Amino acid sequence: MRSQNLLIKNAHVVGPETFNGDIRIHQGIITTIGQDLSVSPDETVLDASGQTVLPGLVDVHVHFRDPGQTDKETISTGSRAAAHGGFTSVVAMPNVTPVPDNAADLKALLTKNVQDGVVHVHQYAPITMALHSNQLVDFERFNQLGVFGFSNDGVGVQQAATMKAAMAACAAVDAPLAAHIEDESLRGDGVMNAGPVAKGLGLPGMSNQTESSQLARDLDLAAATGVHYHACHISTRQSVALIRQAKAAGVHVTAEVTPHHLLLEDTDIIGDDPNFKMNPPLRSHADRLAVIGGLLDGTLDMVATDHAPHTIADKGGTMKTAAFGIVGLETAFALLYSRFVRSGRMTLLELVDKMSTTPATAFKLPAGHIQIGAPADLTVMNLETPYQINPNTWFSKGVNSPFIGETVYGQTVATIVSGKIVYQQKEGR
Ligand SMILES: NC(=O)N[C@@H](CC(=O)O)C(=O)O
Ligand SMILES: [Zn+2]
Ligand SMILES: [Zn+2]
Repeated sequence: MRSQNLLIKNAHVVGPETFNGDIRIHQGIITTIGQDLSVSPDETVLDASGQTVLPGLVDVHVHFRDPGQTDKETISTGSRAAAHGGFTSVVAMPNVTPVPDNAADLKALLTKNVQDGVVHVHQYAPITMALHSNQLVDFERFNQLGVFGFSNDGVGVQQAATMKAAMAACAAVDAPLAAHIEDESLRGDGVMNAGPVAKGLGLPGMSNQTESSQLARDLDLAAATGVHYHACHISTRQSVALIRQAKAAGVHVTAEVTPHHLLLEDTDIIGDDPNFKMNPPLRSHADRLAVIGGLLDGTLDMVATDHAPHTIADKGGTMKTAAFGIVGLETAFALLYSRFVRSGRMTLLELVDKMSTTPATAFKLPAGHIQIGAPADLTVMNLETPYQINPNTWFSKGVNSPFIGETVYGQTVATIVSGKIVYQQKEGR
């Protein structure tokens, strides 16, 4: 669809560029920023009085289940959920069925992301065939097809030799490698964080070293290969320390943390509720404080949701039997704005940096700024009206969230992608 000519009136903008004024958008690009701009006849006017305008949020880690498990999510529903959450760019993981480990499947997926996505849907290609094998994909070919980077998310790369070769191949084509970090020999059959809470519930645990020991290996290999290594969903204090050390040593490493690892601990798991089951698991209080500290001091660069929708059937049952993962696109900004910004732990500008500007910069996406000449990807937020998190208002097919019913601030009024309004708030949402 053709993008509209838009005039956003009375915008209060918070981001790397902070100003009050009007924003003119022509053909998907911000063309003018000024005071009291007059409306041209071909322009749609969006009055942002009383609201806050942010650069569109960027989430570098989502699962859209398309193709293969479209009863959980589709590119269409997932990208609408993204728009509803204020996101204008997302990056989808390749743990779909079939795994797009050949050029034909990958091309089809890349085409579908553009056709069905209402926001920019970028795509990770797998690192190895079928995710579980040690046979590397065709990095050069896939990179030429326009993938965002490479990741086996859902599965850790178990063999060091495979990881080292994958990193060298990524470095050769200047593509990032995003790692799901998990040593399967240490994980065993764990379903939550190892520790007193797991013991009390009688559930098998996963230790912190399941993550941190493989991370230590990866950081060493990253230093040797020079790859841009991106650490997915960091959850432990040991991992934060390792990344801090690697950054100080000049390793090209970036890292993400999820809203749930910032906000919840294993002590929040009071019964056998699979909405608290995800991988990596909710960790201890000390770990949560460490990931918050890591985000605040820049060791962890960005927030990513790891939006992982499942059917009610797959998420039902018990902690032992249910699937790992929770949805996040439609709650991430509101939760972090409410719990961190309103409580005074960080500024709104810092949150925008962690959810838009830094992920864009780290991965060279043309996003994260509201300035003349930039793509018109932005979101208009109501930061003043409290509401309850209610899955009936969501576009995602997944309702698997431990945050349902919580009262939050930060409601998306409109999301604009390439100058087109792709979400606009209506009664009841
Ligand atoms: N995070 C999860 O618990 N689940 C993810 C896989 C992953 O991110 O590792 C999924 O695909 O459901
Ligand atoms: Zn993962
Ligand atoms: Zn994931």
